[in-house]
Amino acid sequence: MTQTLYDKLWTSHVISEERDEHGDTTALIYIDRQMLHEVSSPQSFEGLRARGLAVRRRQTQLAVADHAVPTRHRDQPIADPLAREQVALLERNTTAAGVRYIPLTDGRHGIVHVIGPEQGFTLPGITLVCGDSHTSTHGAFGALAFGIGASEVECVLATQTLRQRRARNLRVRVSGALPASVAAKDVVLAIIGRLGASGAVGHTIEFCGSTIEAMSMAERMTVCNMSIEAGARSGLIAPDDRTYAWLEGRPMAPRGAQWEQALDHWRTLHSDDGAHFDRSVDIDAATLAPQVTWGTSPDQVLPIDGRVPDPAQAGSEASARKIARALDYMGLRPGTALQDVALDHVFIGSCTNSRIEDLRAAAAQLRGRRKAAHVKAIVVPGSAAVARQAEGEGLDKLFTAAGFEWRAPACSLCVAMNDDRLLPGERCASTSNRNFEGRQGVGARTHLVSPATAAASAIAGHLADPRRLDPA
Ligand SMILES: CC(C)[C@H](C(=O)O)[C@@H](O)C(=O)O
Ligand code: SF4
Repeated sequence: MTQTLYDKLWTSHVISEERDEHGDTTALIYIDRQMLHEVSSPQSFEGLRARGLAVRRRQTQLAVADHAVPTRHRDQPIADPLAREQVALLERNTTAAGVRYIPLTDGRHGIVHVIGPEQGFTLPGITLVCGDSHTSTHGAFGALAFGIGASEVECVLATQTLRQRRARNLRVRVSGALPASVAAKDVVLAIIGRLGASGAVGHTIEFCGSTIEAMSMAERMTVCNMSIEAGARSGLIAPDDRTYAWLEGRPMAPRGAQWEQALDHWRTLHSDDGAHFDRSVDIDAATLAPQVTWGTSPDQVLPIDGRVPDPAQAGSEASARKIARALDYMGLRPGTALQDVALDHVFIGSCTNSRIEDLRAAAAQLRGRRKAAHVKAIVVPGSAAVARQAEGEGLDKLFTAAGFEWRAPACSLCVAMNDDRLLPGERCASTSNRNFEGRQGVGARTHLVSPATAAASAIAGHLADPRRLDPA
């Protein structure tokens, strides 16, 4: 029987399965690995203690604090008492449970979804969970990876299993060469625009096609990262030689004979010819332009040369109301050219776009230029390893010469759970993944863009097309 990649990952982890009266399949599945962070794990450890349970397989867990972590003064204790306690609690909980914890001062520290792959903790063919919706990122390696809730985190700690409903298969095939200055972020924003924010609910997306195959691992992670913004809990890309080359020699990746054995298995991880997909979407890469969101949901997105939509021209009353509400929050008038929208902030960072390739793409726009005087711009590398690499390449100097602040790794302005946040009404071009109301601070306005578009916009002082900047 032919199988999709998702089918293979699912069936190889099923312990027991049952079908309900609607024909849906629910199974108890085995979870190979779990990542933990300070926001979604306190309740789970508390639950374990209340039940008198121990962690079942400690070596399959990896913990790091990232959300509440400040991006400045990292040589000092965290000033905010709440954040300090959140981080300290994760350290206490993991130490007491005997779970690996990466401290803030460790050279391997960083955003959970950046360091998992970096350390080779993320591997093809495994099930990987975390109490965090952007766990879909790890699907870029051909892992079945998805976000779970705090009670499920507790269940995995105690039992190494989860009860899950089997998803349907959605294939998103992107084909052809990408035009210049069109990035993986633009590809995934365009896909979300096409599918809608809940278009992929109940599905696992497999991204495939020549455009995806040509992408670096960093680009593939950007794409899978945002699967959840189309409503899919997991996004997948079949592993290939690029995946294996990227993983080989990583600290937690298998070695020697085990590596060879793993490779043999990993090479079977692809959708078979003729495998059944419940839905398919095809996208021609040549038609894509740099994208920017104008609203308060990631599917409210348009090419950068577009104009703010007019509710009066919406297809339905419900859609008109939705657009009007988003425009009201965003402080935008219908018909305004997106490139006339002035900015207060630019944020380059988050688990979507904070890897070395992202920083290089932003830096390429900045070389020899300076940000607009009224714009405050920060760069937050995704991990200490990314920061070291960037500093080795002189990118930190390039960013600071362009007027950006070079910060220490954390989630930062992606979610404003640390002390980086915008003021009400302030507007930001951001390389993160969510533009929800209040995401970057109460009343703050977020436009999601690629690193190149963010850098071009910092220079221009308004949303700008990275294709327009002449090379310096
Ligand atoms: C805080 C955490 C649970 C949350 C998530 O689930 O994704 C955050 O990482 C986010 O990006 O919104
Ligand atoms: S960087 Fe943003 S999206 Fe990623 S885990 Fe942190 S808060 Fe969530």
